[in-house]
Amino acid sequence: SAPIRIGIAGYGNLGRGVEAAIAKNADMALVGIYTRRDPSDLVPLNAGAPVFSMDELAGHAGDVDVLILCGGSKSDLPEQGPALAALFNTVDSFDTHARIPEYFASVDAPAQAARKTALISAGWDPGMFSINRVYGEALLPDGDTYTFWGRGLSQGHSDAIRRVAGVAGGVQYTLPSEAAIAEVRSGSRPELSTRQKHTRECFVVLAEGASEEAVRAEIVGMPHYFDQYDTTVNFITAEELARDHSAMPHGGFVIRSGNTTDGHAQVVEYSLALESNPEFTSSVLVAYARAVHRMSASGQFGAKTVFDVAPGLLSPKSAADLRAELL
Ligand SMILES: NC(=O)C1=CN([C@@H]2O[C@H](COP(=O)(O)OP(=O)(O)OC[C@H]3O[C@@H](n4cnc5c(N)ncnc54)[C@H](OP(=O)(O)O)[C@@H]3O)[C@@H](O)[C@H]2O)C=CC1
Ligand SMILES: N[C@@H](C[C@H]1CC(C(=O)O)=NO1)C(=O)O
Repeated sequence: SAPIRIGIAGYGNLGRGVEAAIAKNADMALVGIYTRRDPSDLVPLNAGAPVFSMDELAGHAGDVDVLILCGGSKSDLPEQGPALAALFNTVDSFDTHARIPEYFASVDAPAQAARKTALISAGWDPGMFSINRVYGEALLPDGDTYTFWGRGLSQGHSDAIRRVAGVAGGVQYTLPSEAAIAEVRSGSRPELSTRQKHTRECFVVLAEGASEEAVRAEIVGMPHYFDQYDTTVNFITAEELARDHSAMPHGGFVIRSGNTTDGHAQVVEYSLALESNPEFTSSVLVAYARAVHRMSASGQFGAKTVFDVAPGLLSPKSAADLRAELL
């Protein structure tokens, strides 16, 4: 059958990762990369990849089966998500957790009106970790769930600090509390606050003439991103950023620790060890683009989350082949 025609909206770490992931999926084809910058400024992974201005995107609505939105959650997707869901089937990785319900509503209305499918908040957290938290709670109702990330580079938090006035560049690492992990693994099912589980470490290049104190204050107090964590902000040069902070490893795990009877403790765990956070996230987005293409064809319109997607829809194999491989 004809390949699924994919568009990429926004060309950063995720956009590049989606370009790579499409090449790993024989049933997918890249129609175009769409950027708000001058297309000639972009150096795609594949020299021949078609790059267009975002202004040309609306005119390409008939050429794209699924548009993967690779903008930043802090300030790109809140505007791009609803606008593009009115024209395309979309997949995005929106990860401002506290704002997911309002974002869902803002995307659902245009998607329903246009009879399009818009999958929001795919990736690993939110995304694969969300699914595994739901599995754990459904399978072990008497239990506690814990999520730990890192040590690694959070793209959402790195994008968020890069949007702060006075920041010329930067990254954010998330560090889990080893003591908290040990307590969880002991099976004692501890009560842990957000602040007790992780700390956040930022490395920032200050823009010319900006104030370190002002930048630090805006980062550490940033609602939904940093205000609930102990956060450190280190100021470095652009050269140090490029030299020491170009890799984007990450990972973590979701653990459900519960009891099926008083005598039997049960533990479920899902873990990730990622050399490239963006490339893994992009691989998730591309698999969900396959599901969205099918869901749209079967008339499942409006905003969806990963909870609404049957796992078989992610696979390039037919339902019959998957049944044959159930074991
Ligand atoms: N759910 C999950 O598990 C995950 C979610 N995410 C989400 O993905 C989002 C995007 O992450 P990421 O790709 O790392 O963000 P980037 O900062 O790399 O890119 C964000 C946007 O910024 C623009 N941009 C990129 N590079 C440049 C540049 N050099 N100069 C000017 N503009 C640039 C691009 O838009 P344009 O091309 O239009 O200029 C791009 O779409 C994050 O905000 C996060 O919320 C990430 C990882 C996991
Ligand atoms: N959305 C995160 C993916 C994981 C990593 C994370 C964190 O380090 O706070 N939270 O969720 C990202 O942008 O990398």
